[in-house]
Amino acid sequence: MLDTTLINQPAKPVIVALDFANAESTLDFVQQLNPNLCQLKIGKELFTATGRYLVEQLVLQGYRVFLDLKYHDIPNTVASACKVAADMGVWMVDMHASGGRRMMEAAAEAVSNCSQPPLLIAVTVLTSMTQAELAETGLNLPIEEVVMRLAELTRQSGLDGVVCSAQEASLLRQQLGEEFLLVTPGIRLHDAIEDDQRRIMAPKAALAAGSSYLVMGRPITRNENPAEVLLQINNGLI
Ligand SMILES: O=C(O)c1cc(=O)[nH]c(=O)n1[C@@H]1O[C@H](COP(=O)(O)O)[C@@H](O)[C@H]1O
Repeated sequence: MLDTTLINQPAKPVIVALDFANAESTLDFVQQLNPNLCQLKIGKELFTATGRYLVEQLVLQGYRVFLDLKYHDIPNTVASACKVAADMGVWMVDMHASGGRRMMEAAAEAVSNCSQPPLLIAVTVLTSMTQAELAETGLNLPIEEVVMRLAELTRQSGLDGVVCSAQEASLLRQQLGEEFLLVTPGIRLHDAIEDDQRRIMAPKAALAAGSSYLVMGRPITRNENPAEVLLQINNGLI
């Protein structure tokens, strides 16, 4: 049953990455949360396992859902996929900015006539990548410069924001203004536990640097008390 009291609440800073293998463990975990604490993200692993069923379940529970499938394909394919995502009632959808201007413009155009268009954002440079790894792909510019170029292209193409590291947030906030969304994964409560992330930052510092939303998976899902961590972030304590 759709909980209509929650729909108009302002979004909270954290988007919890539900990187679980199946619907059962996800729904067990989500029972500890509520839509006033956070938004939720469904990514490649969980979507591959559960498809639209779980997206629709969580939307019905009143959650804003970020469908993180990082589309990267020809314009027509990405535009059509974004339209299907919009029909599922998701709040946010992403693609790779390196798919280029025509791909992003087609996506923006495809959702523009939806009754509730999702926010469209584009990934700049993955937060797991280092300068050396970027160079191995043939991009020999400083990471900040690549992120900045892709973010500017994203804005020009009519999208709502980008995914970047919080380490680039203050530069992007200065250059791209207050309205442009900066969605930042690679958030860590302790520097010592970076896992596979490389460009990391703590929640409070990331928000101070200009992040609009913090994407957090393991620091929340592996915590003994996820709701308490979210409350502390919401209250600006950590
Ligand atoms: O698009 C994303 O959400 C994303 C982009 C990026 O550059 N880095 C990144 O970590 N993510 C996602 O953010 C989440 C981070 O999870 P944790 O490292 O466990 O906090 C994962 O679900 C990633 O797929």
